[in-house]
Amino acid sequence: MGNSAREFNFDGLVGPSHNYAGLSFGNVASFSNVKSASNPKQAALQGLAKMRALAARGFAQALLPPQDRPNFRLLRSIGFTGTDAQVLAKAYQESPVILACAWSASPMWTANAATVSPSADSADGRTHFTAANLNNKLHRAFEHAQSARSLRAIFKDDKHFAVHDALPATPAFGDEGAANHTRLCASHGQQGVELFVYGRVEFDAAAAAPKRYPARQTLEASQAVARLHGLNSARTVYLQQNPDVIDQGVFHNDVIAVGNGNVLFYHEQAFADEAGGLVQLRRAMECVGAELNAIRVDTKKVSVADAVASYLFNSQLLSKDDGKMALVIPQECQENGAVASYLQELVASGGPVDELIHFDLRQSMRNGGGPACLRLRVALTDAEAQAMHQGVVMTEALYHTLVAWVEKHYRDRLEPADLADPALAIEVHTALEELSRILCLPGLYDL
Ligand SMILES: NCCC[C@H](NC(=O)CCC(=O)O)C(=O)O
Repeated sequence: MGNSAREFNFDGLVGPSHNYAGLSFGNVASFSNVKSASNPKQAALQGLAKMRALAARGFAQALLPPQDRPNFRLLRSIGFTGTDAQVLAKAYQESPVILACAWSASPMWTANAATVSPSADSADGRTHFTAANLNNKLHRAFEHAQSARSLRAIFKDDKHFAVHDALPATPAFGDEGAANHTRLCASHGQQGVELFVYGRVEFDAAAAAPKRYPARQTLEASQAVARLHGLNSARTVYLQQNPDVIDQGVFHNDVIAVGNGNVLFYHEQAFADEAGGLVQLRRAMECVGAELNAIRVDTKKVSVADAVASYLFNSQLLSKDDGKMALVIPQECQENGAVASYLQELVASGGPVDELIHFDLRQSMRNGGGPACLRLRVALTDAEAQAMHQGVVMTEALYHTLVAWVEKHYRDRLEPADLADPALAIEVHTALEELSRILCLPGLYDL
């Protein structure tokens, strides 16, 4: 396999209906900001500012488009009838929460769009994607159709890429995509170890599981994705997430651990069996000629509550040209005393992480989505990077075009009652039609 590869980060462009509906039981931020007013314009601009800054630093940066909302098909399938305006009015009257599901801009968190295995890891030498079914939450369970469609539009060339449909949408196969998947390697172009972290096991009644909040990812789903991608079992590791931290608001593994290169940055309480997990990871890493560098954060330095509040681990760990790594963090990390002092210690330690890059992502954070939630990692060789659609690659020019597009089409305030406004649906359609032209993806949406 070619060794020269770069990791592209595909950030989700925040859609025009970004709002706070409290739809994610088990996600503390989503629950605590329910029904507060959102600012979709600011949310999109915050996300674009992150993409632009990282692209300007030389990191490979692209985007995934927002999805069409509201989902009228969902609303009609559950008995709301009439014109679009009547459907919205009836849904608002009878079930405002289901109406909010139909409007959710949750596809912005592209770490949940799919699981990705680079060509160096797969049996057929192609990059594999499996759209995540996200079946634990109604508002996310219908994302996968457009996610697969968008990925196929961008990664069309089947000589290089394979995009798989989501797993069967049933609790046994609960799949949340790359948020529960990390790849460890010596360098992005070489064979790596794929680490899948699951929350529960469907067909083992004796397996531990959280008691208060749902475990969204099953072992069975992770294994199915590994099979679809043709991964080698010696280089694939499955670890159980600690059920106690799920019960403290760690609804995805990327809220408590992040990996890049040979580094695994994780909280002491992240895994059900930390020591056993590290043994498995080190053994698998030997198969790819790499040595694991585990950076463990102790509870006495950063509690699980601080990790959840600050999103310290929902950071992007990015390789720099000088061999060091930068940690991309939300500004909440600077505002949390324990986390801020831990981070000073980390960059001064002489270890692999020597730089912090922070962003204001407050709009997304209020729904429980930090820097890592907002991006899907796709390691690509030069040939693969050339074979993908180029219109989604972030450039200074695209940034400015998209800022103007956001300024033109997005509202700066959305409240629950606005979701009954038929004008908003027309605004979203108009915006997305224009976006598909900007990105040169004419068949992107089924509008
Ligand atoms: N990876 C971060 C995902 C955050 C996402 N939040 C939400 O869907 C909140 C939506 C709302 O409450 O309006 C989730 O929990 O899956």
